[in-house]
Amino acid sequence: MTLHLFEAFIITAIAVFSYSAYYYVKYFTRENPLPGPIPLPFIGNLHLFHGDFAAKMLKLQLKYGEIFELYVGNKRNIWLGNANLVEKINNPSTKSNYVIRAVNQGLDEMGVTSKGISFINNLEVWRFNRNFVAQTIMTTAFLKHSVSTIEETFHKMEEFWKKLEMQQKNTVFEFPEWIVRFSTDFTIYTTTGKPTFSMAGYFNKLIKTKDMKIVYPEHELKGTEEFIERLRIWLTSFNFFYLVPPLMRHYIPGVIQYQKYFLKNIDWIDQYLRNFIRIRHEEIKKTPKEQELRADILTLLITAFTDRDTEKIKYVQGRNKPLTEEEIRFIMFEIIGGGIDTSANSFCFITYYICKHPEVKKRMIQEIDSVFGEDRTRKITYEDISKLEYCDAIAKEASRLMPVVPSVFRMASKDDVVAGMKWKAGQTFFVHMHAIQLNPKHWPEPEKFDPDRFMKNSIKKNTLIPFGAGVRMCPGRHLAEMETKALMALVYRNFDVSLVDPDAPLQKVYSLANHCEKLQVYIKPREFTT
Ligand code: HEM
Repeated sequence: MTLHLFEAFIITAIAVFSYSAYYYVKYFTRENPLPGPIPLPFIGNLHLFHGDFAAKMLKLQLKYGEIFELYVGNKRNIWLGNANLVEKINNPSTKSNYVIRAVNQGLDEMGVTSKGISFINNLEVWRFNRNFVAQTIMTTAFLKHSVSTIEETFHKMEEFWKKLEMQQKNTVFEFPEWIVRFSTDFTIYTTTGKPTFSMAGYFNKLIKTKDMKIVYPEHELKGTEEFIERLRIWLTSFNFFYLVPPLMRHYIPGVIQYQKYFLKNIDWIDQYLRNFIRIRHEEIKKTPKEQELRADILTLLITAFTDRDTEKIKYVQGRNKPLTEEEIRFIMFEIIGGGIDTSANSFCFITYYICKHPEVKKRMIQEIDSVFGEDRTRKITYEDISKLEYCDAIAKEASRLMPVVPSVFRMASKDDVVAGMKWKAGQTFFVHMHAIQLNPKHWPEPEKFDPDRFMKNSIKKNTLIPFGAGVRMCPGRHLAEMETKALMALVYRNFDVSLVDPDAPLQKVYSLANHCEKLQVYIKPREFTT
């Protein structure tokens, strides 16, 4: 028995040694050797990925220069931190070699490469789904309509803020907690036409006076609260599936448990979305044909190619049968999942920079007041928002310094030349937006927060790309930009927001997106002289 064990040990040791020798021979003779941390056999550079992955990548880019390499298992990824290097990858032509993001077993197991939009590899399905989303959320009619939903959602939040400030003077508000709930209630309502109560649920937790608590169906409150939590777990699980090699996920105790937990989380989200679809299906069935249906995204998805389809959406690829429940669910998840955390975190980062720069804040408030005048209650319009040029510059500058999505990856579908080197089809490139946006070759004094950069000068191609670029550029960008500026106007028209600790650094973590971890503020109704 002992002998068998010893033999097994020797065989394993020889196998590991031979594989390692082979691994390093391949590594040291690779084509286009680039600077980067030396990888380890089996895991590549995985041991470097603990903590804030995005912050680490930014450090590596600074250390190794504008182009460096990093290994995930034995797969080499090339990171690009200069706008000129990403020209081909960001080519907007549909004939681009960089339409596919990644071929990755972990993402297959997560179920995102065959359905939906963001990570799908089936280009025909991607085109159909993306086109569907583009024809809804990117239209001016939709954006105009969303302005009033943003305003209604804001008024609810405003009421909660005022009540909390009344309960206790100088209340400390956990800003990210509020804004992610604002974004959740807004996005789910816009997508499904159903109100959710995540702001109300959070308010109920904070308000002490019993009869001031908001009465809503308890299961609804719990459902949305849990959904926010589950969505965050989903974002974290993405890195797990993408980065951790299948061997480890399937066979190493402890890691297997994580995988199971993450897969269960996906099931929970599926079930949550299924419920919305089921209920809306029933409602549509019960609505008489002559009665017009609500025009939320879910309704458009359910009624597409049915006799209830009243929208003039131009469908692609000769599609003529209704979408399946699974198709609807995945498109819905793209909008809800893609929209909530990104927009919320972006607004928190903007707030941080505004509060840190009183001169910027003052000028922004002057602009908001000049557009809305003395009447603080007048409804805001889409046209008002397009006049907020300085607010737009602030949002751009905040997203330059702290992009919510710091990098995106794409895979070459054909052999190609990038950065003056020949690469084989299948090579993965990371467009490192954060590094590009801090590159001193593109931006003088890159660390300085200066919205005026965008008031005076035109921006050089690919130097500011918080929504990505090229064929897979974010289809939610117009909605996100409009939501941001509308919220800036609504918040600062009515409130003075200031940091509890003006010296605190920006606290963020990374899980697929940069996430504002903590931002404590005072929110006081503005005092007006008139
Ligand atoms: C501040 C808010 C947002 C930021 C910073 C952001 C950023 C991004 C980025 C960087 C990409 C990848 C683009 C590329 O590969 O070049 C992306 C893709 C995407 N975003 Fe957004 N996004 C935001 C809001 C939204 C919203 C509100 C929605 C939906 C309503 C949305 C839906 C999507 C979808 C579906 C994709 C995948 C596109 C594809 O692969 O074809 N995003 N977003």
